[in-house]
Amino acid sequence: MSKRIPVIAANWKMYKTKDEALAFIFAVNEKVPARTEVESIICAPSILLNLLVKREGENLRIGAQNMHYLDEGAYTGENSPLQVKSAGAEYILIGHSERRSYYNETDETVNLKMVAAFKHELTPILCVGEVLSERESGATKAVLDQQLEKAFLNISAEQALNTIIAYEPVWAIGTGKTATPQMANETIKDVRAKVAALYGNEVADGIRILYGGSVKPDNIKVLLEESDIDGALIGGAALDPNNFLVFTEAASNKK
Ligand SMILES: O=C[C@H](O)COP(=O)(O)O
Repeated sequence: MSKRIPVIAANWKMYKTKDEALAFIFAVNEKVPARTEVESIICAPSILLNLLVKREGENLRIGAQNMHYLDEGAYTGENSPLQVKSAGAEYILIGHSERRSYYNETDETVNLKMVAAFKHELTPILCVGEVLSERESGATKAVLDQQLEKAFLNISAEQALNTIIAYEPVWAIGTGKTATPQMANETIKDVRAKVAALYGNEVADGIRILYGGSVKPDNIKVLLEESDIDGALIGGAALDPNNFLVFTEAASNKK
């Protein structure tokens, strides 16, 4: 199996002012592990992207949380992939469950955004996950398979390998309910198997798949001990720079 570089991605959601963002970045810039050991990413509100890109240290990476799939147009309040790219962001969250549930993001728009991301050389962090009723009715695998099939339409094997997938059970986001490490690992193995079915074993072995949903400093290590969990996408707990450093340090120790 190929060695996969772990990823820690903070999703700031709609938190932090300019001053708070600067204080965070100055607190972590010099302390995050080398980029060859861990990919340490902050997905920030669009209005803060340029500010952060100008101050990111060499081991920190900046991503956006959403974008339109068109290059430009009369879409008040939206940001285009061109704008995200020209702000200096390298990553783009696509299909986060909050976008799917509050802003009518569909599997189809997720796919259009995947295609747009690669067109503009942005690395997608593709979010997939099931809601509680789907987990309880045993539909998790079918739900994830469908999300993955549709997201990867018209995406080449090389592009798929350069995608980061975040498996986030919706019932675990911001609720304090974490999937057990074993449950998360088993589901991520299913996600990897679906990638293998779509693109073959080489892509499935190389693609990074993260867990997200109530990750905290006290559960990151056990999650990362699991074979198929390559890192984490973290909301609330990663707003604190000290926590962010705990997460990146834990990832740098992943075997
Ligand atoms: O993008 C991050 C996820 O929504 C997880 O958020 P959380 O760590 O606050 O549960």
